[in-house]
Amino acid sequence: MLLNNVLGRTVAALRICTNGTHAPASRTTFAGHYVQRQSNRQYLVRAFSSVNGNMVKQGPRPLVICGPSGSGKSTLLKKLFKEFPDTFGFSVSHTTRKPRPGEENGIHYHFVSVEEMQSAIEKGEFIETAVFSGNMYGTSKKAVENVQHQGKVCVLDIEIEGVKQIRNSDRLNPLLVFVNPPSIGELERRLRGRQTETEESLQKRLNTARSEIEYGTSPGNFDVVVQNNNLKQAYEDLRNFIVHELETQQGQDVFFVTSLVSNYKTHEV
Ligand SMILES: Nc1ncnc2c1ncn2[C@@H]1O[C@H](COP(=O)(O)OP(=O)(O)OP(=O)(O)O)[C@@H](O)[C@H]1O
Ligand SMILES: Nc1nc2c(ncn2[C@@H]2O[C@H](COP(=O)(O)O)[C@@H](O)[C@H]2O)c(=O)[nH]1
Repeated sequence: MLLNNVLGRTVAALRICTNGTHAPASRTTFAGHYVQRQSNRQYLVRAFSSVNGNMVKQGPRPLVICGPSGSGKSTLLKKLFKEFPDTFGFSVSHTTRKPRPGEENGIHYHFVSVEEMQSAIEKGEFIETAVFSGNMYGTSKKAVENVQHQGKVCVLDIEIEGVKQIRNSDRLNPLLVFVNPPSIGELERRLRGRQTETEESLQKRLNTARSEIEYGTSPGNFDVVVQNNNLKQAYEDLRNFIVHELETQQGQDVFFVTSLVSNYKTHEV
């Protein structure tokens, strides 16, 4: 049912030519479009429109995922990337913290020195930056562009101060997801269980968690709060929210990603 609806709307919205270009079937509001054929079933659309005389990209809205350290953001995102590898791309942040065992430079983070980070900030390379648990973190413009140039939905895993900076700017216009832990006690149990933090780092993260939860669960600050008590349920809630939002954007012809459809077929039919 869902598959048919989605495909039906795609066919109506786009006429895709075999040489990789296309003409919009019914919409003329975009100054230019192009379609990239990625595989037999997957087409990614990037559209550009003119707003106030400037060319701005009308791509899929990025997804920002936020929540206290240990609330389960990375765990949920891992599942999302596994299920939809062609649809979502991770914005690789910069950080001055040391890599954990298994973390790779350029994949999990760009691990840099404080001097390198400060120099990049001065050069205006970041969309947002924050200090968290004694370390610097930041989303570079390049990190987001790298994902967007692949035609994927850009996913940012960032803390609250970064979210506030993005909210206060007209950059990105992301969907905002807050991952809420069951309780501070359970958060501590999960963080300790992860065995990545020193006692000092753990205490800093727990101290910050209370205010993060207060902000994150206050009405209007996020588009959705995903309650991560049970991982399976939390992932289903996150996935449902995202799929609904992408379908809504697709309905508005902001963009379209058929790889979601492919994945639905694989996973749900
Ligand atoms: N619903 C859950 N039930 C039990 N354990 C969970 C659940 N969700 C995540 N965890 C575990 O909690 C720990 C913290 O999760 P995760 O690393 O995903 O948190 P995070 O929000 O990404 O933290 P950080 O911001 O520090 O990167 C991990 O060991 C993970 O396996
Ligand atoms: N404001 C930003 N916050 C970021 C960024 N990258 C990660 N983070 C957040 O930092 C904490 C700690 O992460 P950890 O990997 O050290 O456990 C966590 O809340 C992340 O969401 C960023 O670029 N900007």
